[in-house]
Amino acid sequence: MKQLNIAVGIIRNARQEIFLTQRAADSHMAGFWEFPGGKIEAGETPEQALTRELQEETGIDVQQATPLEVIEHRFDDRIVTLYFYLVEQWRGEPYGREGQPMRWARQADLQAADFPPANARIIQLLVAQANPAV
Ligand SMILES: Nc1nc2c([nH]c(=O)n2[C@H]2C[C@H](O)[C@@H](COP(=O)(O)OP(=O)(O)OP(=O)(O)O)O2)c(=O)[nH]1
Ligand SMILES: [Mg+2]
Repeated sequence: MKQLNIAVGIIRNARQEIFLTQRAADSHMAGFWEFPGGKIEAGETPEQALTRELQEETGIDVQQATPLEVIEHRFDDRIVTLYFYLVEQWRGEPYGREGQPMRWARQADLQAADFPPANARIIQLLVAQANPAV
């Protein structure tokens, strides 16, 4: 079975909105919304992969990232280990640099059904920790 390690950035602004992109039609988990990120390559630390992937996919320079959770999920055809980071300091304005649709979503309004099943736990956590007053 294919084993993948993925670095994922939860980019959150001061209004407690989180930057989401939509997975391409020809990709694994096509059409689902995701936190930008991608495969950790040989010789890279998860943080290095995070910085590279967020530059490639959203155009930002990550200035600080806080590890949140590591979640392993077994799909039908692969096992994916997701390294989730909270990113609150960056340079630039994130956009769908690969042409992928994007949106900002309020943390309290995140919906697990919009994301791949591997994200269920992190979404639950983020929604539980959201400040309802924001
Ligand atoms: N980026 C990201 N990937 C996720 C999330 N949830 C989830 O199950 N995944 C899965 C889908 C994919 O199997 C894998 C991410 O792979 P990817 O296609 O983004 O990898 P990559 O950016 O390096 O792209 P590529 O070079 O293979 O085209 O992780 C998520 O929130 N964000
Ligand atoms: Mg990716």
